[in-house]
Amino acid sequence: MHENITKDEITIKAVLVALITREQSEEKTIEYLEELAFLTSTLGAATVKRFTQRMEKPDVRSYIGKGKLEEVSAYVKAEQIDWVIFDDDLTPSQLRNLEKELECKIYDRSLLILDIFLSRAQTAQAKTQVELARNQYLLPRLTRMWTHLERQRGGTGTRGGAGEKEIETDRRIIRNTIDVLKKKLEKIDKQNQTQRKSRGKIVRVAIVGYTNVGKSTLMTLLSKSDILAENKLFATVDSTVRKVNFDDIPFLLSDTVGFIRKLPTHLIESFKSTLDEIREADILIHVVDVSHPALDDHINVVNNTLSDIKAGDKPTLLVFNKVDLLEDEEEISVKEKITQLKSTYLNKEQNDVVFISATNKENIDELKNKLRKLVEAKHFTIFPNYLKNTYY
Ligand SMILES: Nc1nc2c(ncn2[C@@H]2O[C@H](COP(=O)(O)OP(=O)(O)OP(=O)(O)O)[C@@H](O)[C@H]2O)c(=O)[nH]1
Ligand SMILES: [Mg+2]
Repeated sequence: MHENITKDEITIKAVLVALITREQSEEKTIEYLEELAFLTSTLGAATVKRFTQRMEKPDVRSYIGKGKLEEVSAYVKAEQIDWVIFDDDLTPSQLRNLEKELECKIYDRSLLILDIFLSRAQTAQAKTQVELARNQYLLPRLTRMWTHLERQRGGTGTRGGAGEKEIETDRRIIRNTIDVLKKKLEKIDKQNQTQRKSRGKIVRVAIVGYTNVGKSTLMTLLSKSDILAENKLFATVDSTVRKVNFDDIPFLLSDTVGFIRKLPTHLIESFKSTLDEIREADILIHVVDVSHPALDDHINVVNNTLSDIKAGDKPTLLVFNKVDLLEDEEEISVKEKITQLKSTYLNKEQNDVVFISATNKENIDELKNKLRKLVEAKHFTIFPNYLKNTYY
C-alpha cells in the first residue's frame, strides 16, 4: 500500500518505523509518524510506507521484533527502499544490526534532524555546531556501511569495503575533527559574545516556538524585513536579529531555530550557543500553531526546552498563530476553542495571550500593543530616566 505519490516523483524512497508502547499510545504514534514524514520530506525523500509494532519497550537487539524486522526487510528489498527511518533514537548496536539486516541507509530521529540542520545552516556558527553534533553522534556508531556511505558523501572514494582497520582510522579522524570543531566554535562564541555586548543595553525580544508555527513570518511582519518562511520543518536554523522601533522605544527582535519533541538533550546541548539569543533575551514571544492537533504537546515541549536552557522564567507573550485555519467542529466551535485556550494559558506563569494570523495580518495591532507594554516595562527598568517621546 503506497502513500499518495506518483512513481516518477520519487527520488529517494523511505519507509518509517515506530513503536506503540505502554507510554506511547497508537494515536500518539500515528501523530509522531506524521511529523517524521514531514521531516523526511524536508530532507527530500518520499515516505512510501509506515510500519508500526506494539511492544512493551524497544527490542534491545533491533528496536523492532524479529518478525516485524523480517517484514520490513522483505518490503525494503522488494521495493528497493533507500532509507529506513526510525522514530526514536537507536543505540549503536541496534543500528549495526539493522544495517546488516536491511542493507540500506538507516536513520533515527537525531540523525534525520542533524542532516536537516546540516542542509540548512547558513552561518559559520550554525554550520560548525551541526558538524560537531553530527561527528559526536557518528563516533560511537561507525560501522562498515557508515564509513562506506560517509566516504561517498565526502567524495573521497570507497577503497573497497571498509574493514575494521579503516573504521579505526575513521574513528581517529572523527576524534580530531571534533577537537578542531570545538576550538573553532569556542572562537566563534567569543566573537559573538563580544558582538552581543557591543549592542549595548537595549531591550531584547526573542521569538521562540515549535518548528513550522510561523516564527519567521511573524518576524518579517514585525520587523518589515524579508526572512525565509517556508512550509518546511527547520526552515530557520540560524538566528536572525533585527532592530525594531515601537514609536520612540527601540528593541532587538530575534528569530530562532524551532524546537521539536524527542530531541535528545545532547543535541540541544550542542545548539546551546544558537540558543544564547533566547537565553539572553528579556522578553519571549512564544508562537504556537493554534490549528495543530498536538498544540498542547508543542507548548509543553517548548516550555520544557526553555527550562532546560534556563530561559523558562522570562515574561512571555503567548501568540496563537494561524487562527485563519481554525474551523468550527462538531464538538467545539472556533469561539469556544479560543475561550478555552485563553482560560488555560492566560496568566499562567507571566503569560499574556493573543490570537493572530500572521499571513492574513489578523489582530496584529493587539499583538503589538501587548508586546509594547512588555517592552516598555523592561525599557524603563533599564533607562529609568528615559523620557517618553524623546529620541536618543
Ligand atoms: N495559514 C497560515 N499559515 C501560516 C501563518 N503563519 C505562517 N504560516 C505558514 O506556516 C509555514 C511556516 O512558517 P515559518 O514562518 O517558516 O515558520 P517557522 O516557525 O519560522 O518555522 P521553522 O523556522 O521551520 O521552525 C509557512 O508556510 C507559512 O506561510 C498563518 O497565520 N496562517
Ligand atoms: Mg523560521
